[in-house]
Amino acid sequence: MSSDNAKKMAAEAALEYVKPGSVVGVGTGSTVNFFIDALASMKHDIDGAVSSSEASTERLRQHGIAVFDLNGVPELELYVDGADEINRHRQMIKGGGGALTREKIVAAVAKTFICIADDSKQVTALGDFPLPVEVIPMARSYVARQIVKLGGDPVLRENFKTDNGNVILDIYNLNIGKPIELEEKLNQITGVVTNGLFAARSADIALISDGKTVTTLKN
Ligand SMILES: O=C[C@H](O)[C@H](O)[C@H](O)COP(=O)(O)O
Repeated sequence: MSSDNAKKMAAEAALEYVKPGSVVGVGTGSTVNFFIDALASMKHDIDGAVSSSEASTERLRQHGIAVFDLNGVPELELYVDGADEINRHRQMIKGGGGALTREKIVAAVAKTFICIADDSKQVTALGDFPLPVEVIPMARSYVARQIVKLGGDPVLRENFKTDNGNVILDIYNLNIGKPIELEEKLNQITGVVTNGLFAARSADIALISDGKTVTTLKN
């Protein structure tokens, strides 16, 4: 598939930013899977990785890359992850795979966040992709009612539990005109663990590919 080729090109371009002897923060998803496969070629040069999901941990370990607990890693130079949508400010919607909370934690620790994506993820305004919100199970109905008050249509992701044992509400039809404000507002609802807006902490660099070339977006 051509989008797979674009994902692979963006993922491989991120290798350039991996420093020998470092621990690399690794995200989750189909684009990141290409990054993990590419990172395997550097497994003897890096110390190992910190992972944002059980799925990525398994793939990293299959390649023989050591995976460390984030609590034992005081500093992280680099975090590489995909996105469901990314705008020109490199703000993103993430969590299509349900890994948003661990992703946001690793992104918070990392000095540099690189988003890798095929060009179908680039948008002028965030919000066509339903915004994932991770919720403590007993709070699901309350949180859904609060989201309706904000103008969104929350839908429970069926037969899905996050790596943290929580549920996901996917919010449709939400106005994301002010991403940073909305990210904070949603996180203030009791019972919300976090939401998939990565606006307050956007990507520092985006590597976007159309399958032929890779474009680098940064300040
Ligand atoms: O929870 C999943 C992550 O936020 C992914 O980074 C995001 O869904 C993009 O995944 P993919 O690279 O498969 O499109």
